[in-house]
Amino acid sequence: MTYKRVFAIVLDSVGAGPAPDGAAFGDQGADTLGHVGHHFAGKLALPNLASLGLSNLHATPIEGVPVAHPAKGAYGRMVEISAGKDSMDGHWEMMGLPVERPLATFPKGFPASIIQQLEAFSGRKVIVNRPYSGTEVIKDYGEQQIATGDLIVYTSGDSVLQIAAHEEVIPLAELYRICEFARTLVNGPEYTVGRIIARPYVGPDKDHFTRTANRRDFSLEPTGATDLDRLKAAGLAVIGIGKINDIFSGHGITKGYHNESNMDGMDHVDEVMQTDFTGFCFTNLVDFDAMYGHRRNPAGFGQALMDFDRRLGTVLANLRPDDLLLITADHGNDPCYQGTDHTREVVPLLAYSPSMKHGDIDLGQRATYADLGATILANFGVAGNGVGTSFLAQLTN
Ligand SMILES: O=P(O)(O)O[C@H]1O[C@H](CO)[C@@H](O)[C@H]1O
Ligand SMILES: [Mn+2]
Ligand SMILES: [Mn+2]
Repeated sequence: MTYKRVFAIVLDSVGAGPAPDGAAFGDQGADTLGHVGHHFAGKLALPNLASLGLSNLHATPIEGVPVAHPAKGAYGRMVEISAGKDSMDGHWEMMGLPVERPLATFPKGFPASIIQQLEAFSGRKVIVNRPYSGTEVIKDYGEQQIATGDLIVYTSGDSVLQIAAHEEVIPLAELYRICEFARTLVNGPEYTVGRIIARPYVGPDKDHFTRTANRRDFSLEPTGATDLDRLKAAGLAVIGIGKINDIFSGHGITKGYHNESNMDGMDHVDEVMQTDFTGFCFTNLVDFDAMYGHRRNPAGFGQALMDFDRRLGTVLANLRPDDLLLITADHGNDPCYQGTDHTREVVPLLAYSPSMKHGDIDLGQRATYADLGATILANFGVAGNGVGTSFLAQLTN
């Protein structure tokens, strides 16, 4: 075992530029980091990410983020091979389970059979039932929901069935129950949907509705073993922070933390770093995606990156010589791109341990996100399923 503790932080939706198959997804030219940097015109201050090699891994330097000579860490990019570009595809692939067949999407809304069953179970009428932005849908239909108690069901370009519910109209426990029921309707074979997402919100009227941190994701059960299961079976600690637990339906996780926000997530990382364990801590920071990427808000996106970078400083200072830190993303969500959906991109890969003597290691463009899990398994001497190639040997220089 080279590293006793491995920490991976997924910056949800922080893509690093066009993917080789981006055009097939209608995402030609999408580049989350590049375009956020451009939006800030030199004022995107990410000193810690820069020192690890963030601009080194990008095709051209990100504006405001100097290329490190030498980079403190190892840097590269990862290409997604999964059929979709949602969080579930990305995270499962990182853990050795690429999603091979596209999951169902519903550009015209969910079929009547599903809607009827949802209405029968909940005793509520379903409204909207089409692709919509989650913040717009509550603005446009929230007041109607307050008046009628109807269920707001919507989707996106991803394989998701989302239910928005005012917390005082449809109590959380009821919303979660309805989502759990919805989950049972779309586990295949006819319709296989990646995630049911509970989207609670509060507020008096359409100009003041805000979504709460009580969002819950009800993912498809992993369709096979993941690297998390393998690590857990080998007796290692597997700690999930943020929506990791939801994305893997709790499989392969020994302890989970729910995040209220990115900063709350980093509090959890700091807390876990103070504990002694042997194993893997897997963190997802979702604000980049939910608050800024889907909202096409590059200013907010860049600010969230700078806020993360500050907290990364503390993490770097607290790392022990036998710790490994990995930073990556699950897909893109270019806030300067058309639409409001995720964007198919390559994702950043940064790796750092205080035990690296020279750093400045170019890991190149990895053929699949599964290289991440393969590396973690190799570190702990746990056998994988052959998907993904470990870069562990390249880290020690
Ligand atoms: O518009 P909101 O509700 O944030 O939803 C977005 O969040 C989902 C999960 O990332 C995406 O599929 C997209 O629909
Ligand atoms: Mn995501
Ligand atoms: Mn998203």
